[in-house]
This record gives sequence, C-alpha cells and structure tokens, in this order.
Amino acid sequence: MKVFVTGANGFVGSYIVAQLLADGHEVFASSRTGDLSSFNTNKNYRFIQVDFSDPFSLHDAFEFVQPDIVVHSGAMSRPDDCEIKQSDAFDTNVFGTVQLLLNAEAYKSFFIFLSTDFIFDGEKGMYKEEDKPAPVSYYGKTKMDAEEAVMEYRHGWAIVRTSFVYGKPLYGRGNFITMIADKIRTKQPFNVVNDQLRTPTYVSDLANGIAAIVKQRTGGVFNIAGKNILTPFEMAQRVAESLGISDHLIRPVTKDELKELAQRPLKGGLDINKAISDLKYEPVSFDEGLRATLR
Ligand SMILES: NC(=O)C1=CN([C@@H]2O[C@H](COP(=O)(O)OP(=O)(O)OC[C@H]3O[C@@H](n4cnc5c(N)ncnc54)[C@H](OP(=O)(O)O)[C@@H]3O)[C@@H](O)[C@H]2O)C=CC1
Ligand SMILES: Cc1cn([C@H]2C[C@H](O)[C@@H](COP(=O)(O)OP(=O)(O)O[C@H]3O[C@@H](C)C(=O)[C@@H](O)[C@H]3O)O2)c(=O)[nH]c1=O
Repeated sequence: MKVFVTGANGFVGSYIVAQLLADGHEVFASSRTGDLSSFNTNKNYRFIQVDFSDPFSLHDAFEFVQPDIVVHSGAMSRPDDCEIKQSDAFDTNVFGTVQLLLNAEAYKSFFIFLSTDFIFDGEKGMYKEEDKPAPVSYYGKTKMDAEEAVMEYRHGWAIVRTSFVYGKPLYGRGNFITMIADKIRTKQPFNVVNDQLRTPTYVSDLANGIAAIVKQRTGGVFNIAGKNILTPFEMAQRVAESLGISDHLIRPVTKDELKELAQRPLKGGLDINKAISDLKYEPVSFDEGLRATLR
C-alpha cells in the first residue's frame, strides 16, 4: 500500500513510519521541516516537506503521491501552546485536517486520524469510544472539531484516540518519561502532579495498533492506549524504581499547585477493550514499556 504519513518528524509519527516500512508498505513521510530520519536508504521510503495548512503545496503533494491511505499524525500537539496561540492551533489542527480530507477525497484514500483523550472533560475517566466529548482545553476542542470533519469523510476513515505517549524518541521530541528520567538521574528538584489519571501508551504499541488498522482498513473510532492507569507522580516513582535511584528530588503536587496553562482532564484514561477484540491489540505493561524506554 502507498501510505502518506503526516507529522513524520514528530515523536509518534517517526514510529508510525518505522512500523509501516517494517510491514513492507510504500511510505511517503511528510513534515513541515526537513527530513530528520535515516530512512532514506530504504527503497520504500520517500520524504515530502509540506505544510498541510497550505492548500497549494498540499495539492501538489497529493497529486504526486496519490495515496491509498493517509495517516494524519501531524498537529500542534502541546496543549499549553494551543491555549495561547489559538488561531495557529485552529489553522494546524482543524483547517489542516480539512485540507487533508479534501485532497484525500480526490484519490479515495482511506483516512486515519490521530486524536486524544483530551477531547473528554475528565469527570468520569476510563473513556470508551462511544462516550461524549467535552473538551476542557483549546487543544482538545481542535481535536474534537477535526474528528467531526473526519467522520463526514466518505471514503473510509478511522480515528485513533491515544493518551500520554512515551518511549525512546527515534528523532522526534522527547516525552514526559524521558524528561522525568533525566530529572531523577541528575537529582533536579521537580514538582509532579499527583491528581491527574492517565493510561500511558508505549509508542511502539500505538504504532502497532495503527499498523493493524492500515493492514485491515478497519473503520471507526479506536482507543489505542496503555493498560495501566497511573498519575504522572506514580509514573515518576516507577521510573525512579526502574533506575534504582531513591534520593531523587521529585515531589507530588496537585494540579492547582502546578498551575498549568491549559486545563487538563483530571480523570483521563481510555478503555482499550474494543481495540483488543477488533484489532488483536496487545499492549505491554507500563513497567515493560519503562524498561524498553530507559534501557
Ligand atoms: N504525544 C502524546 O502523548 C499524544 C499525541 N497525540 C496526537 O498524536 C499526534 C502526534 O503527536 P506527537 O508525535 O507527540 O507530536 P509532535 O509534536 O512530536 O509532532 C508533531 C508533528 O506535526 C508536524 N506538523 C505540525 N504542524 C504542521 C503543519 N502545518 N504542516 C505539516 N506538519 C506539521 C510537525 O512537523 P515539524 O516538526 O516538521 O514542524 C511534527 O512533525 C498528534 O496528532 C497528537 O495530537 C494524542 C494523544 C497523546
Ligand atoms: C511540565 C510539567 C508537567 N507535569 C505533568 C503534567 C502532565 O500531566 C504530565 C505530562 O505533561 P506534558 O506537558 O508532557 O503532557 P500533556 O500535555 O499533559 O500530555 C498530553 O499531550 C497531548 C499531546 C495529548 O494529546 C494528551 O493525551 C496528553 O498526553 O506531566 C508535571 O507534573 N510537572 C511539570 O512541571
């Protein structure tokens, strides 16, 4: 299959590209800036630098690729940035997604969209696919709006909701786990929130789940996340145990003490039973994911 992947320079996107290449697909990786990967020796790999919120360059990219499948991972993915730069967040996360859908329509591409547990309000927790979105941040609102556009698409779509992705970056940005491991190793004082609940997702599991959807072209909404629910402080404690460091300076705080810019769902977390039954999704435990991330 010819697969067009957006956000390929990103933390998650780089793993999606690696997995699809390993599965033998022809991968057209795209990002706004230049290729950061070392995949260019692979005959099934091409890189296209394109801003998906620019209709003209995107039209040329699609005319060149004519993809069977689009995996749209690109986004303005930091909730605090989205809260303060809301027009940029809308242009990237909503308008950009609509531009991709309009171009995909011309080639009847199957469309896979990366979404988030941040579309929920965090009152209930452990959300199922059929639960009603009610975002508490502008980032979450842009992803909910983009989901609505994807659901109008007529040539086959899947929405992959995930949460708190972690792992060893290939070349994309770091993540909470790699950041906190550094604070623990270097004994830096750091306050970590202990009243938010998340289902941390090992990045290779997420890429595997997406690869299963690419292979089967299974339509619908899927929660692809980890199987354990923890607070970020509990995760930090597990990181310290995994590193065998007890004299670290990580301290628990409440979300009100942390004073994050964007509001985040208190009880996040995604129920993954549908992915387990429909996609044969089998995520590792958080401790297994940590070992792979920290080794
Ligand atoms: N990481 C997480 O914990 C979670 C992530 N998600 C979702 O998963 C997806 C991937 O997240 P993640 O890998 O962490 O994000 P990153 O911030 O690591 O990567 C985002 C990517 O999007 C690209 N991008 C942004 N704007 C544009 C644009 N206008 N045109 C082209 N490319 C653009 C960036 O390109 P460049 O670097 O070249 O500028 C970058 O490659 C996102 O949709 C995010 O919302 C959902 C839940 C949790
Ligand atoms: C910076 C900072 C964060 N934290 C906590 C807040 C948060 O719960 C956790 C992770 O913070 P981050 O800013 O890395 O991630 P955050 O933006 O909270 O994570 C979100 O990312 C986007 C893309 C999503 O879609 C969500 O699913 C979720 O993964 O760390 C602290 O406890 N102390 C700190 O000083």
